[in-house]
Amino acid sequence: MTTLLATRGLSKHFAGLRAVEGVDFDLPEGEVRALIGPNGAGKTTLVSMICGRISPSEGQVIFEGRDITALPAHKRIMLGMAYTFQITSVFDGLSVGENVALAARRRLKGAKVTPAVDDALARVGLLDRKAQEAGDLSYGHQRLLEIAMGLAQSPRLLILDEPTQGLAEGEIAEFKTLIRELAGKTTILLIEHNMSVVMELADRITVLNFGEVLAEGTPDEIHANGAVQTAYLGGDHASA
Ligand SMILES: Nc1ncnc2c1ncn2[C@@H]1O[C@H](COP(=O)(O)OP(=O)(O)OP(=O)(O)O)[C@@H](O)[C@H]1O
Repeated sequence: MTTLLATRGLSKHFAGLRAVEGVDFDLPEGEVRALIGPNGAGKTTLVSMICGRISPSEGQVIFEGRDITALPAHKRIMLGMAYTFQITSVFDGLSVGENVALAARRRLKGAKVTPAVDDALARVGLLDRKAQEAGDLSYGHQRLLEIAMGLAQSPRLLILDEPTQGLAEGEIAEFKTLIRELAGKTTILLIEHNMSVVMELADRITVLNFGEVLAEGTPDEIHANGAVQTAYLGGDHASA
């Protein structure tokens, strides 16, 4: 299978702190990959370098075989990278539809925008709320709206940073259904602490610990990995 995204020797140091250190990462096209690890392991820092939100101290980001390390974030969106981050990026005063249209216009133009908006809203189950003010949505629906904002860009790679954080059980079940529908069509990189979500959705899992890749494998392989269990049980996120 073709490699969509790769990193080589990717590192980020913050004033002596090695947040990410020498990460070699390969994500084949069409895969759902979970990125897990204890709090502070470097997950958000790694995906921030992949998206171009922060620049690496060392190393390369490669997308479809092209070195994009120096490419600004908005140009990576044009290549087909979409992402949602832990902090909500919804504009409260705009309607649900306007929020998704703004996101869609980062990549699409003209007559392509409206169908992309409706399709993305339908996928997350929010089409009937298109005209509603986004600030009036429940927290769970705002998280789904953010995913719709990513989907409306017809991404090649969708990066989701803790998408189920703060969601109710029923909303988590809806999220799982959504990702299962996308699986195989869109390559997904998912930072997630909820282990049932990870184990049920991921084709493969990459475990980060102290900024380095500790393990990589299928859910069963990771579940059986002693080093992973030690990292979690020894860390401050034993429930993860
Ligand atoms: N802008 C920054 N300046 C200084 N240190 C930072 C900065 N961003 C992150 N760090 C540090 O880098 C390390 C990795 O943080 P990061 O947020 O990437 O971890 P994480 O695995 O995403 O954690 P969590 O699961 O809690 O979200 C942490 O020690 C964090 O405090």
